[in-house]
Amino acid sequence: MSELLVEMRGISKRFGKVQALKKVDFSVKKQEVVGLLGDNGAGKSTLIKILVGYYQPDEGEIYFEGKRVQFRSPRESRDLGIETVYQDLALVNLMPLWRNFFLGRELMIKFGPFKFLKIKEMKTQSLKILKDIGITFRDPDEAVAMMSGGERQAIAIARAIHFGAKLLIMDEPTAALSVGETKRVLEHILEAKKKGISVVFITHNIYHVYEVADRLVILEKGEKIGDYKKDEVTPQQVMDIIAASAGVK
Ligand SMILES: Nc1ncnc2c1ncn2[C@@H]1O[C@H](COP(=O)(O)OP(=O)(O)OP(=O)(O)O)[C@@H](O)[C@H]1O
Repeated sequence: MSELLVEMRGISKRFGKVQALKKVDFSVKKQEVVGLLGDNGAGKSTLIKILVGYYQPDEGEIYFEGKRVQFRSPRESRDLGIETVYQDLALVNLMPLWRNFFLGRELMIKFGPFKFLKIKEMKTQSLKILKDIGITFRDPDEAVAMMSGGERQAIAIARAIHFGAKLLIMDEPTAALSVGETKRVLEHILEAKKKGISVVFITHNIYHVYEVADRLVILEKGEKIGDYKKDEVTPQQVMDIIAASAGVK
């Protein structure tokens, strides 16, 4: 449990006059679930976008599995096993479940110069893989637009697990979900952890992440103001820390 998967050291980033991050250290161990918390504008998204190569840091270094990395695009980080699930961008609404599952990684068969999609296989496999992480869909042709927010998150998580993600980053995954759906998404996160995956869970709401988190990191105005093992703090204490730092703005 103690081996580091990701280590970000002394990360700073400025956008014009806004110092979005100031010398932030952030790490994730193998098979660890880290809640990344903080108010609006705290710097959570910027930190993650730097980690995946969407932005370059002004200062600081990033290590992945002990090696220095400088990702120039999200594709490069994805190739090494860092998968981000955004609340809205995870899936293509008009496409059916199976297409979404294999999007960008379609199973193909070659006949001479031609390539064909292995549609039947993708349909069967997507249902089976989802079932393996505890979600039963009957129809692989169901359009994702018709699904609930929780089901969409589940598909995105199952896809990441299946394609060998080492780190799953979830940006406010439960913000728009009902209590029941939130609970199921949390179960899928624990399922991902059991399979050896590390998770960063970005949220405003400590109660959404507390149950599944091993560690809680709090950002405020671009600085890291807290880094706790779960058993060192209660949810109320985390809320108080965030509120207190917001109060001195
Ligand atoms: N592309 C950008 N250009 C200019 N300023 C930016 C940009 N991205 C972020 N910022 C600024 O950097 C600061 C940190 O923003 P960031 O989105 O990382 O915060 P956050 O903690 O993710 O907030 P939220 O929870 O509201 O998404 C904010 O002041 C924001 O306005």
